[in-house]
Amino acid sequence: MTRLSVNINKIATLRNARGGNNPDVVKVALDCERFGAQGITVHPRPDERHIRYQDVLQLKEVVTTEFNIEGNPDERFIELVTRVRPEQVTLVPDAVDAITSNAGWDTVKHRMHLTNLVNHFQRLGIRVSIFVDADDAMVRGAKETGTDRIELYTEPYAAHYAENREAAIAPFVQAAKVAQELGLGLNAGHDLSLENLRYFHQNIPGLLEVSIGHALICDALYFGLENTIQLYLKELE
Ligand SMILES: CC(=O)[C@@H](O)[C@H](O)COP(=O)(O)O
Ligand SMILES: NCC(=O)COP(=O)(O)O
Repeated sequence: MTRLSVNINKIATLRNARGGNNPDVVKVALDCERFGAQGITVHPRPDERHIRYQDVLQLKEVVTTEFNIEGNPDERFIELVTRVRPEQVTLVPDAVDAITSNAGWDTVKHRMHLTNLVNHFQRLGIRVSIFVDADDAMVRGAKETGTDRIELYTEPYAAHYAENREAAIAPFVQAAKVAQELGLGLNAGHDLSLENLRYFHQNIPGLLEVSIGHALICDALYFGLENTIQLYLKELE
């Protein structure tokens, strides 16, 4: 079974545009769960342009499905995750000025750093996932860190889906097979959408979780949040 974790960053972006509490990210998280989402993902960034560190503390009190905190493991992020103890932390190598995540880790170059982080979070009982490109060497490098899972960075798949979906998915199938051989759990995310999700799900062996934000929240403008979550869940059947 592949779980759907809804990334609610974009709800916070909308809220922050006016400075009040509309929409209320805590209420939206609870509604996502009520509408069938099997997890809630947040990706706090140092400038707090969408999800704020305070939101993460409040969400922890109410989220009853899997809570997944993604982000660049700088000092403040490590402190936050250590305090909140979500079910899963996803380590993402974001540049400080990145508009959004745009690459996976070089797990060979950063092996020691990642290994220390994995040990730290696992000791607290937090499942660790490492964000990687669909590249055999990076998947193998991730295994060396002791991580529980990897999250495949799916933007290249999404970007090339329309022109040639077989070619677009090929490196992801290969990376998923390597992860399976190595006994690594497999998540995926970035730019997954109603257009490209079903094909990804049908072709990727052992896909445990997808985290989806941008496209899902955009679709909710047209279909409503409840219908949209149902539509995404149908793609994962
Ligand atoms: C790791 C990943 O692919 C997503 O979490 C994405 O980076 C969301 O972050 P933004 O909402 O800031 O784009
Ligand atoms: N890990 C990916 C994620 O949480 C959402 O990415 P996107 O759907 O906003 O591109």
